[in-house]
Amino acid sequence: MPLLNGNQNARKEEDFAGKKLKALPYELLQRGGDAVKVDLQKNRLKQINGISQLKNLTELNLSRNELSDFPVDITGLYQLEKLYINQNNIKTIPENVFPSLEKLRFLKLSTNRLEKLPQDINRCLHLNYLNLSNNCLRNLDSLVGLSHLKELYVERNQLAELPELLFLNNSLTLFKANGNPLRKPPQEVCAGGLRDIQSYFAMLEADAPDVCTVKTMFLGSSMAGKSTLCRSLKQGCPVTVAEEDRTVGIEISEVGSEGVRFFFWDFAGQEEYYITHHVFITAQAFVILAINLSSYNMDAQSFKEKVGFWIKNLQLKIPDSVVLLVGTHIDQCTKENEVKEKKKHIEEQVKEMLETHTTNLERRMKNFQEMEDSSLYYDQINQIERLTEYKLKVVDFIPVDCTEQADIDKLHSRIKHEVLNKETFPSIEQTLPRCYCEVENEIQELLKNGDIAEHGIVSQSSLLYELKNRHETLDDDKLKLILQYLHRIGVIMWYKEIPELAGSLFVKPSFLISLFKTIVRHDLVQELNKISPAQLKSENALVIQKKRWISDYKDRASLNNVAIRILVRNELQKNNYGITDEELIEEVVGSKKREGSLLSLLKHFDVCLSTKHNSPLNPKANEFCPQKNWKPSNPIVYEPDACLFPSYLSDNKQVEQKWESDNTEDLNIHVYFLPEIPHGFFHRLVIRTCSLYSPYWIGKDQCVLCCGDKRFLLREHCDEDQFIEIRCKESELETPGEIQKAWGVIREIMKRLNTLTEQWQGLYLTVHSPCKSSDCDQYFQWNDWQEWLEDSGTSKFNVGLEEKQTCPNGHQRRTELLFPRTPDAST
Ligand SMILES: Nc1nc2c(ncn2[C@@H]2O[C@H](COP(=O)(O)OP(=O)(O)OP(=O)(O)O)[C@@H](O)[C@H]2O)c(=O)[nH]1
Repeated sequence: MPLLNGNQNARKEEDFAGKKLKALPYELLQRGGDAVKVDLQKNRLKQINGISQLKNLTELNLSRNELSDFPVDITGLYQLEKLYINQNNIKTIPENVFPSLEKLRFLKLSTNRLEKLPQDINRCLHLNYLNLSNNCLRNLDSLVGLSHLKELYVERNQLAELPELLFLNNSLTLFKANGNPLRKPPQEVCAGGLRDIQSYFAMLEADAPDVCTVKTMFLGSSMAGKSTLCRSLKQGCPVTVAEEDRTVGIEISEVGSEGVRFFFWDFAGQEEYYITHHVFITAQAFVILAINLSSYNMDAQSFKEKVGFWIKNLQLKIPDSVVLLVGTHIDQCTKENEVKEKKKHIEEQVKEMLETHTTNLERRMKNFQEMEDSSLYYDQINQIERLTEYKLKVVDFIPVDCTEQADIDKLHSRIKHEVLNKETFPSIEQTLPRCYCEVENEIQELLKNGDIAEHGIVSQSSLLYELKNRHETLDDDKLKLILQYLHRIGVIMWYKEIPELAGSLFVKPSFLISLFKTIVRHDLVQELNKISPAQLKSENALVIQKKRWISDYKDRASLNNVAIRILVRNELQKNNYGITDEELIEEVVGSKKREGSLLSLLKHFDVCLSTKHNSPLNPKANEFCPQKNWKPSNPIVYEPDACLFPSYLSDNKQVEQKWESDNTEDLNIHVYFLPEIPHGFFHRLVIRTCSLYSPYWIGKDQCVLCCGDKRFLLREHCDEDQFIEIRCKESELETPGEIQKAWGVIREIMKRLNTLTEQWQGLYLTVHSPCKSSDCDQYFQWNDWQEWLEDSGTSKFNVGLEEKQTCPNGHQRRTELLFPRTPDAST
């Protein structure tokens, strides 16, 4: 589809964007000193000879071209204030370019191949915006001295250290450095933003020690031997784990070994728990994937369940993770060569899986590159290219008998060897101010001495008070920054962004996780059955209600809030915690009027949503109106009394009833996922969307939600091509205004989809609108849907002014039935 300019009328500049140019056009050069702004983006320029004739140029856009050398002709543009030269292939910039660009304020150099910056870039004294993201930079020293720099982006480079002097510069207001192997300051400090970095450097002593910390995650299916491995490595000798002592949820423990601190995270293998795993599976970790070799059959199904599923998840979530395969139970593999053959089978399958992943990405990229108007797909090509650069590393396969000391020792030294390999883990050593470690130790002391209760829930104010008493030099602000750092490395949990939880810290994360497991578990029906009459009475509930809770849970995956309160209260009062503090119990479990912290957390992590069952369509419900402030439906009006866990649903009956049937004229877009839709993604999207729109009906892989009297459908397709479909019933859209509003709702859904996607680094999306003529399998590709989501009314979309669109088979439809119109085009 051609790229159209959505609001050309407002532009006075020379617009040569997207014209497949290989050289500067004669008509542009003729303009000489008259040209002030020139837009040459999305062309095929390899050089720009003659540009210096445009002496009065103040703004030049050369992004998305094919420049591999920095065009030195630019040095003649003395009036230049804004330069976009991002998304090219530039490897180096020579010295003496920047000193002549005295007026340059804005420089976008992102997505190039720069390994080094010229020393004299700091002579560009008026520079206040600099974007260097997506390059290969290892050093930023030459930026020191840019005294007007306000915004600096250096995401996804090869930076290990940031220059301290850069942060003494008070002009900086925005700094982003995600995706670098940083050790000084560590990434978890940078994630907090500029203030955290400045404080970090202010506290850093000249002789601050390096600390080595590794999060080690034990993953694998149920009964693979994860807990056995984890506990045996921790104790240094074989430990047997009784079957009834299975991991429920996640267990965390800390192990120190010759200068390296390991945090072992043992994830339960049963499917019920996967929905909480995503919260704790984080980047920069070492993954031990346990595979029970004795129950491994050398077939596709067995590989998929025990190995493939986990590798795929990691590829999507942390595509550059480091994985060690550990085959357990070899003592039970009694056939000759059994271990050898199974090991070979798994290794071959893994190799094939990784290769197929790369080939698929490359094929998709080639498709775009070979398209006639490939420059329109620059973003797509770039994003896929970025994905191909991620390499999930499977370092080895080690068969072990977990009951043998020699095997545990062998595994231990292999892990250590791998972790200390600088190439595999470039940022394992981190430089930290002493007080960071001291505060962490002091929290452990407070727990040990009983100054913090055993469950580890402590109010922010009392923790700060205790820490300040021990650390006179640290004020509240500094302490909070350190606590946030400890939260990011997983040592404590502090969900500052959830209003109900901001005042409490969980300094014993395993306690919090054990609370999760009271609700998210494989044997929940048994647990509900065990609720005693006395427990029912304490909540003024009747035995008949208990029966309904069980049937609601089984049939509709919704768990009554009263039942949740009883289960969690029971867990808290059990011997291992023995909590009798009513105030604390209420804080965790909530009351009829107030939601407890546990539910807030489960919702925050998209595990469940508040529910209200069987509501009719409600034309008076809050309706989304574009251009107006969007107010979500007020939960109080709907009095939710239960929590719905969409991932436990097994059919779509209700949804199908409410939606009735598809109509080819429905507004309909398809969001394609490459390589595939991550496990649990659809339900999390549904949770995020339905908490905004009421009423809704949710099924296994479909969901209907209503905005006013209009129905919208979300449907997951997990066949060969995996996509999520978003539809709005055509019969409910009578006027152009209603169509516009429907796109507004779709935009809200897509925004949620897009932000959710950010949690999976290895994902790539494309959006299509299928042709509406029956029997036509063509579609309209939508390239700049992301710009539409971010749009504040000014950017240009490829779906602007044309009244009609024509599919490759010649079918025509009005544009607004296929894509949203740009705001100014519809008025
Ligand atoms: N004989 C033998 N038994 C093992 C070996 N590894 C683990 N086991 C036993 O296998 C059973 C399951 O091991 P776990 O460590 O609980 O398995 P898991 O992967 O943590 O299981 P979930 O908690 O369900 O996710 C336990 O009874 C272990 O003692 C091994 O190498 N040989």
